[in-house]
Amino acid sequence: MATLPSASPSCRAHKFGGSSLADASCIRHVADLVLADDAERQIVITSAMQGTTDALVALAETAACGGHWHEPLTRLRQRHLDTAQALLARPEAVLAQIDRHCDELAALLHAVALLRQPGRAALERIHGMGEVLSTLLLHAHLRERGGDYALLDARDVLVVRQTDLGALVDWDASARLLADWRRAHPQHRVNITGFIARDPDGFPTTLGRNGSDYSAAIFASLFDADELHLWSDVDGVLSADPRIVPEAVPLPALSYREACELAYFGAKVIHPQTLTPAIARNLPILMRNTFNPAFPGTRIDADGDHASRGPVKGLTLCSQLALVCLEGTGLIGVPGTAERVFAALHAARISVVMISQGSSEHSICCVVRDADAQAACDALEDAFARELATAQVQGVTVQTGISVLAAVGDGMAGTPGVAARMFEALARARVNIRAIAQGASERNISVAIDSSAAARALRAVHAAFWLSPQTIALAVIGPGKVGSALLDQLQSAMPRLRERHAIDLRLRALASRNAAWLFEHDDACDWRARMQCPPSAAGLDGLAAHLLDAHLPHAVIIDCSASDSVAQHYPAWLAAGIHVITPNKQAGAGPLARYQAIRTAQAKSGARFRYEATVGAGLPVISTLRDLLDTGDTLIAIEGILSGTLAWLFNSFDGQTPFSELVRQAHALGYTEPDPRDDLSGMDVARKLVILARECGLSLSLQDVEVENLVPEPLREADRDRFLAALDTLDAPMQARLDAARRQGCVLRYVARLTHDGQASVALRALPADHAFAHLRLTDNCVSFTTRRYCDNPLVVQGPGAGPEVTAAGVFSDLLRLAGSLGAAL
Ligand SMILES: NC(=O)C1=CN([C@@H]2O[C@H](COP(=O)(O)OP(=O)(O)OC[C@H]3O[C@@H](n4cnc5c(N)ncnc54)[C@H](O)[C@@H]3O)[C@@H](O)[C@H]2O)C=CC1
Ligand SMILES: N[C@@H](CC=O)C(=O)O
Repeated sequence: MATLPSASPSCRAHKFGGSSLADASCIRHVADLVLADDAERQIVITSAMQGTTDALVALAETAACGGHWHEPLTRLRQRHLDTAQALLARPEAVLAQIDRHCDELAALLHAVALLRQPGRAALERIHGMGEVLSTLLLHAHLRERGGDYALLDARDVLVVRQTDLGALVDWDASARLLADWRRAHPQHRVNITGFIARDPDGFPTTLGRNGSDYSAAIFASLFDADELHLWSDVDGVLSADPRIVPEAVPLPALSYREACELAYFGAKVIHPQTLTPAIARNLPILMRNTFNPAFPGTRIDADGDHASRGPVKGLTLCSQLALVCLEGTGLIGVPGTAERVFAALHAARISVVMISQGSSEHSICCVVRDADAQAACDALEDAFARELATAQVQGVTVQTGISVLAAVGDGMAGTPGVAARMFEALARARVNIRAIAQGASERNISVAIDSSAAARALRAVHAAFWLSPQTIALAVIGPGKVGSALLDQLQSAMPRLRERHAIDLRLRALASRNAAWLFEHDDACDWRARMQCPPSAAGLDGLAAHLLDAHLPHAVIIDCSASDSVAQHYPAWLAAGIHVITPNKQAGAGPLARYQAIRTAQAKSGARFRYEATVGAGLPVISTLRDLLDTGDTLIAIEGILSGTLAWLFNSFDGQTPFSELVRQAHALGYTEPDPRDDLSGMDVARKLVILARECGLSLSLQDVEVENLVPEPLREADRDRFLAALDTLDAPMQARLDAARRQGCVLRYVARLTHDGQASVALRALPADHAFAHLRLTDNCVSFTTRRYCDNPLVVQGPGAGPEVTAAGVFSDLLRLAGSLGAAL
């Protein structure tokens, strides 16, 4: 057995759940674990074999409504007989006992079938038979392996009284009966049936559903154990439901209070009742995995884990709830309203999950189970009938399809900003909060939200508290030169981003001009292989819907096309909360109305639009300008070399190699736009100037820019292939421009200029050989900002301004900045 958390305590209690006792080999494994435990004394409490209690409940229901219970009972009997045969070397005595118990069960079911209205005592006797059988099997097996174990039927000693609050233990009576039993059974090791007990009159009863943990805590207390180990098939308590958050992590330690908060909402962590006897005796509980005993699991004690990373330990999500709201001007300042609300709900036997009331007292709302929603509404309408009739109360409303998400942790108490972080994460994940509750203990913040957003909300908040990485659903449009380079960069960076920065990028879709691919399994990014699969019929709208469907908290579309038709979708995507990142200049420099629609959609939804690579590729041109303006500087002028292609062409053009040949090379190197005329016409540079002008708040459009077009007139409207075939018609005019410049001791550079009053021009200019723009290299862009602060000596951003790799890196930086703003650890 793996090392146990404390060295040889004098008494250790173990409780095994049904999954640990599913069949003979599981029971053998359980025996290995307890026989290897070196505690001086030991008690072992067992649940029924997996599925047995459900089967017994179904048997009783079937018998009560006159159905066929014989066959299912035979199956249940046979399962236990087969397990005994497989488990024991000498099974005869146990087989006989199983038969005896199953005969008793048959007699009880027969009586239930006759009476049709079974009494509670008969039902509880039937429901508790699973523990009797499983404990018998484990006990016999342990004895065969030499363990000196006594067998205790909990119904002989454990006395409980059924109350509204569940089964309450009569500790004195139980301790007396146990002391009598122990005189006859002096062994240091005891097998005990979980879940079952007796009532004060000596009739069999149970501790309620999932009551075996409770009986384990009770017996640990009665036997004065030092530790209670609760064994199941999971690695202790997880930070969230792993079916929704696969990245949920096991928690090493919890305080009793945290465990109570997490236990609530049926997180299947631990039944809250279990904690009552443990808290009373300061008994540590260890939640462990029978099938992974080397893993330490979760320790629950008075201290919890002081050294834990953050204020929030875990999250719970409870669904199938409804929000019931009573609203009325007549409620304001009237004492007793809350009392009447809860008295009415109590009378209707409705449990209230969450309560919220604003300080105006104008409305009071509470969350109840979905199934109770109508009854709750009726009860409140009855209770406030008079006020409704006189319009002092305006109405009782019910909203079904509600979930409650709760963040839990001792560290939340007294820590400012926890609620802010939770609400911010929800806002970023586009989740609307319907109601909020936090008690004065500050250990639990609960929010009621629409169930349709519940999974996204849980993931977003889980990531926001560093319990798991920030998960981002990605779609890349345009896997051309820049898009491919970006996808390769993403693919190789993903593991590092996950491990070092807790960013989990999920490639969910790809689209090229004619096809789209939507992915379901999104944890890897082998995008080339994925594009070999048949494409989907979805268009760009389908692609966006697929991203939003993923229940991942954040969705990003990266548009690496040069297409205006793709840019037309941006306002709708941003309005839907999808972040957009692009090197495509069509949106930034397109029609002003669309640009404004993008800004409006962005402002409304909070989604981000990032486009740093549209100007200067990977250079920080736009962010530099933004920083200048945001810190209060005023623009006087921008002058620059804004085209990597034109920079490279005029840096390389010395008259030796024809200009057309250089254009072909620039195209092959990936510097040009998909159609190199966009560069040669000056339009690409003009677009960049418009983007910069709009960044400064100027309402500039392309037609406002004075543009010198280098493409000869006849080729401007030709199709792209004809243009490329006729490129050498550029050679003579460009050679003439070069010769003329040289005669004046100048060099040729394509220069963009913008002044604060919106004068904008782009043109090929002859500049003196000592001009700063004359000394650039390769594709270098150079942007010079003259501002009120930088007026004598402008601020200059310079460096490579074209090429797939650097552009992709610029886009990638935008993505990382976005992830940072979403809360990733960058
Ligand atoms: N190459 C560079 O150095 C830089 C490029 N950019 C911008 O990056 C973008 C991409 O440039 P490249 O990769 O060089 O071009 P590319 O022609 O190699 O790739 C464009 C991709 O977009 C796809 N596409 C075109 N129309 C589409 C549509 N309607 N729907 C879906 N996909 C569509 C094409 O199939 C292709 O895969 C352009 O907007 C360009 O202005 C920005 C800065 C520098
Ligand atoms: N073709 C463009 C690419 C970057 O926007 C350029 O050459 O600058």
